[in-house]
Amino acid sequence: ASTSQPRDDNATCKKTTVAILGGGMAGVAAAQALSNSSMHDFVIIEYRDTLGGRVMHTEFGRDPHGKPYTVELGANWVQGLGSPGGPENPIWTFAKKWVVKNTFSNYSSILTYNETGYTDYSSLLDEYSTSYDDAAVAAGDLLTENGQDQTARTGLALAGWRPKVDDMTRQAVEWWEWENVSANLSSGLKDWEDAYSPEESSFIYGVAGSNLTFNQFSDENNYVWDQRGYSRIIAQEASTFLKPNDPRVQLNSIVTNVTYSKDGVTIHKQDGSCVSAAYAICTFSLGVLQSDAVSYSPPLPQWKQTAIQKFSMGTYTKVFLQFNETFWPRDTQFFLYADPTRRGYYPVFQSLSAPGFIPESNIIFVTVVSQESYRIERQSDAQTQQEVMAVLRKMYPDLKIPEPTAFMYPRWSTTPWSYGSYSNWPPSTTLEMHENLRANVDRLWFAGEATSAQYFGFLHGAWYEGRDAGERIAGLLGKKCVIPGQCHEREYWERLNGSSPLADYSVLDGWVTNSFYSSS
Ligand SMILES: Cc1cc2nc3c(=O)[nH]c(=O)nc-3n(C[C@H](O)[C@H](O)[C@H](O)COP(=O)(O)OP(=O)(O)OC[C@H]3O[C@@H](n4cnc5c(N)ncnc54)[C@H](O)[C@@H]3O)c2cc1C
Repeated sequence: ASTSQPRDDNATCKKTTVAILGGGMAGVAAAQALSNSSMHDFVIIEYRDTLGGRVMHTEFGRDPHGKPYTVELGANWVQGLGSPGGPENPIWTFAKKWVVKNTFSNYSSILTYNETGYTDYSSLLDEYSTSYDDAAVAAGDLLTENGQDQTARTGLALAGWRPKVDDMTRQAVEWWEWENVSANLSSGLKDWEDAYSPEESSFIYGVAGSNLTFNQFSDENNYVWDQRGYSRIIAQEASTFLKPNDPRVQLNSIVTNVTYSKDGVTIHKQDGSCVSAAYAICTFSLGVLQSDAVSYSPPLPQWKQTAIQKFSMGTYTKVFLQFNETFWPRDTQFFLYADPTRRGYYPVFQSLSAPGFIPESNIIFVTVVSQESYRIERQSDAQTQQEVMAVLRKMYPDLKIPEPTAFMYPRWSTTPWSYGSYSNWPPSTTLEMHENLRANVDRLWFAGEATSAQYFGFLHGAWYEGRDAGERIAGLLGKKCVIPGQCHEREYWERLNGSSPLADYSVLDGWVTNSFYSSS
């Protein structure tokens, strides 16, 4: 059929039916969906030297035998597992299937500190939770009644959570709850690692995103500390349908231009080679889409560019330290620090020496996000180490804390195949805006964490989106349509409308002076 014919504008390009751009969770899920539909003519074009994308680990420190530990730079938790009889998070299914070592993150195992040392302000955690419960109900009403979205800050304030800007313990609690472990519904703490403050987050979709993952699956978050790396689930899943060194996987391949039309897509790589395909599935992160790293010919339409620039790419940074000994309480998982002047200044430490993790490791890591991430990315490791050590010495004023034996953190916002950590929905978002992020442009499709309306920011979001794109394209190529009625192009909105029509700009509405004439 003509639909399956590759565009033949460049006779030298390698031909394939489906080109998958990027070999992270979404790319592998798309390839697997194609394989399952007996569509084996695809290639995966991947920047890195391995599959996995933002599920990425590195060696760090030394174990008692001198062997380095493995720590995760990107995705680290399985978020929302599943309950008996209920739906199960596919990532949890993979974690069990491939026997990846992990431990329940107990968010109640937390001690609170300020610049004078241990100070118990843990009751504020409950105070926040009570307000959050009310806020969540209000956000649900806004969603179901098509109300105007607002900032999560407004939503929390209306529910009674109004921390003063100089109330640094409440600021620390809020950081922990919203930026890190947001959303405490009645059944317990839930995590959706926002990487953005309540001012920068959509109220409706911030709450909905949390509910969708943690009410549907379960409210548990399990931390993966497997020494083979979390990416094992992706590599092993890929091995079920790819051969070792499968020629369809092109590693170390940097896409620089995507030329698309209604007939096909040609992908140009930095090394001068090209791939010509009937369809392409672009799984680049929102950060990559927002950058100029890849050019599109013709330029992406205005509605698509608007959607890409509308959403935000957050940065979430784990700073790892290893010591000669575990000087912090061994039985506790989390340590919250309220800096006297700066919100989000090295606010949450997590111990890998805690029971069930890697007790002999003497590793602790501290997380920063957003502007603090950008700040420490711009300075030297030595400078950052000095800052973190000063904080630890304030938290434990009675101890003589030595310098760490190992220190390391990634710089996600400048990583050229990611440009940030994961996406977030800013205030005043609508579902229509997101449909435009998800929609295909001619034969160029989009899939990944950011295109998931329900699970953006999560590994399972990437997996569902990759699978969906693969299944739909298989259907368009004449294979059996796995999702009946859905094997068609995705819809988009050429124009997004606000709620203030021109006629409202009148004296009656408080708009006295005509602002619609020009000064010339
Ligand atoms: C610090 C951090 C912490 C996180 N924590 C969690 C967590 O605890 N739990 C959770 O569920 N999720 C977490 N996430 C999110 C999770 O990692 C992502 O949602 C998921 O991995 C995204 O998969 P993807 O396939 O959509 O994108 P990616 O993994 O980014 O895959 C896209 C691929 O495209 C490739 N690519 C990019 N540009 C080019 C180019 N020009 N040419 C060729 N290839 C290119 C990239 O190399 C990459 O492999 C975290 C992410 C980060 C960064």
